[in-house]
Amino acid sequence: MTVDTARYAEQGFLVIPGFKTAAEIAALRERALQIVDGFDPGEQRPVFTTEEQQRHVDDYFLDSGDQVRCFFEEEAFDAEGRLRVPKELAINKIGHAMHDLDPVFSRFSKGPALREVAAALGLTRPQVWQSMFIFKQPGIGGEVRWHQDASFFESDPITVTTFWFALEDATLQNGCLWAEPGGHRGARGVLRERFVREGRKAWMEQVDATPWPAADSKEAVPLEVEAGSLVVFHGLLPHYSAANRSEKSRHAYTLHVTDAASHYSPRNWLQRGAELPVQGF
Ligand SMILES: O=C(O)CCC(=O)C(=O)O
Ligand SMILES: [Fe+2]
Repeated sequence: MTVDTARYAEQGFLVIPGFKTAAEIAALRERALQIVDGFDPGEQRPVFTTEEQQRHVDDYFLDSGDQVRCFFEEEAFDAEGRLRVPKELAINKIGHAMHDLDPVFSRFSKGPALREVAAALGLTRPQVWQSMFIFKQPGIGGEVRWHQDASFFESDPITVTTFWFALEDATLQNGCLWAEPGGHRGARGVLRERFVREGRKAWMEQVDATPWPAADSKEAVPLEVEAGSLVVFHGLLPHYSAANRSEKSRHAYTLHVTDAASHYSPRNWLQRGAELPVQGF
């Protein structure tokens, strides 16, 4: 494998086709569906009518850093709060510690090939904070607005790097990633916002008013990639994905990784305790 580090430095991202085999992908997708199958929604419903219900939803998210939890698509519910589609077509994502807690996910998330990419990009002691299985469901897969992953995984210096695996072909139709080439450096490579947590509360803090790329502007490019591709990108790279209005899902899996040599902010929402220390590849 060749990792084009000069291109990465210039663009802020790299696409490595054929990084995962069809068999590896099939195993991960099958395991994800088993997790969804075993998921009992119970009280975890995004019904925004009372503060008490909202608090349940917030706690469910805030306590998910060392758990395996399912989160719904916002558009999965009707006005009465009932599911409009079967559960397996209603989940937005599974997060956030499958890479440490689930053997199938763990196998996919570690190994020499990932270590090689990480080392080439300067992550000498990688720390994998979070895993997400993203469904981008047919018809209702939600938009992910423009953001930088360093807003969620800040460190000094910023080292967070995203490993995004296409588990299905990602196209303009089913809501592929978009990125701003070079947007991680120079005048535009500034942290815009910071998601901070204090106790049971978390919120987005504005840091810098530099605008995101305008919709359909030349600054942004779609990353249409085939299943099996790895897209790896810099924590300051602005990226986005549109809602999926097509009949095809767009399954992807993503890992967020920092270097242990950088100081991980104690204000980040996701912290790991001694019960489940953060691990590498
Ligand atoms: O898959 C997507 O649509 C967005 C994922 C993302 O923002 C991330 O993995 O950091
Ligand atoms: Fe992101």
